[in-house]
Amino acid sequence: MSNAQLVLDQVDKFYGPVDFGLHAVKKLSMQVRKGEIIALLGSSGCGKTSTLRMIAGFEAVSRGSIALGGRPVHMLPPVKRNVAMAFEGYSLYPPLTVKENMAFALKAARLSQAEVEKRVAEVAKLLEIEDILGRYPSSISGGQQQRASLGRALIRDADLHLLDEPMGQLEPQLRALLRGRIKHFIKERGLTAILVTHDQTEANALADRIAVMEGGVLQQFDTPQKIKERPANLFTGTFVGEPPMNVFEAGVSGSAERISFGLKDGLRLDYAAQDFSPAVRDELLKRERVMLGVRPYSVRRAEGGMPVKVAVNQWLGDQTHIAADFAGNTMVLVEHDRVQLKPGDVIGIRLAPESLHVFDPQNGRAICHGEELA
Ligand SMILES: Nc1ncnc2c1ncn2[C@@H]1O[C@H](COP(=O)(O)OP(=O)(O)OP(=O)(O)O)[C@@H](O)[C@H]1O
Repeated sequence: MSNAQLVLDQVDKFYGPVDFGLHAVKKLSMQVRKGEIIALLGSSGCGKTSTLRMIAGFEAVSRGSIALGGRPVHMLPPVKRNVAMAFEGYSLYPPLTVKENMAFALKAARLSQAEVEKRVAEVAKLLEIEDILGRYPSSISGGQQQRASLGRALIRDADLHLLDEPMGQLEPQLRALLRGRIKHFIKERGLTAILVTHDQTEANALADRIAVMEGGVLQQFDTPQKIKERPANLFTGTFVGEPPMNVFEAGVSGSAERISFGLKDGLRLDYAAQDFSPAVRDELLKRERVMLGVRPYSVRRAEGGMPVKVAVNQWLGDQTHIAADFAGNTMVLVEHDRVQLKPGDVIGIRLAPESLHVFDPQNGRAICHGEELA
């Protein structure tokens, strides 16, 4: 028996005939605990919205099952699922004011007038929409409609809150402010929430765990920290993290004392064998070729390091991004200070063994992260 609040078991979504139509979500299994905030993160078309709509009941599940609070819900219509939603296209009721829209579900649940007033005031303050409570949806901006719709979802008691790009139309300052407040609101009430987003910063800031999807397949379901430090595969490694992880193909060779990675242009990364655990060493030496990944903020400049030629040096106001030609590709480094370098300058870099992520070139799966096996 699972004590999870939400269980997706081998869920498939086909648009069109099962097994022949467009396979948008593939054998998706995941469990969400009560009180957790989950972000579904992935590029456009990866199946995030289809997943959310199946949980909400707006799309039929082609195969598999969904259980919420211990009861199977995938055959139930949306109104029977006790799910609160803020969806694009799931718009506010036009004949009702913003306040009436927010209060609607509370009144239906027969909450007292005093309680309704209290909750509306609280959520309106949280989302900075107190001044438009008396307005109708057609007379407010897209960003205000989005906040009103988010308010209508957050105000409700429900077994699950589903938020589809809930802040997509808001400007960055407001987004950043609301992110913190919404997280606090959800956590304080112990709500369970799933949020769909393209935005890594939003996923990292809001979510306890992130489900990374690509091509309809769940790539990794883990805490933001684990996803960053221990990406399960090349996709997650390069998709999550800004700027993206540097990746290079390498040949592996070694002995009892040394491990070497041969890169393009005759470059060689040479390490003492004891820089890696025996298990990692064994795993690496079994292979001829690997993909090496290193995060831009883990690349160190070092005198006497491997020489690379600077191609671009950009100061972004709070950090420097340096792009350098390396092994037939580009190596990006991040430094926190402003760096005086110009294109053509040669610098030395060092890739510490603990900063290396090694992946299988065939299936993309992680082999090891630094000293530890994946
Ligand atoms: N109603 C539909 N009929 C047919 N195909 C659809 C339908 N809705 C989505 N798809 C397809 O299913 C796949 C997954 O779409 P989905 O909307 O779930 O992705 P997404 O990750 O939410 O993308 P986005 O971030 O762009 O909204 C895409 O190839 C999309 O074109």
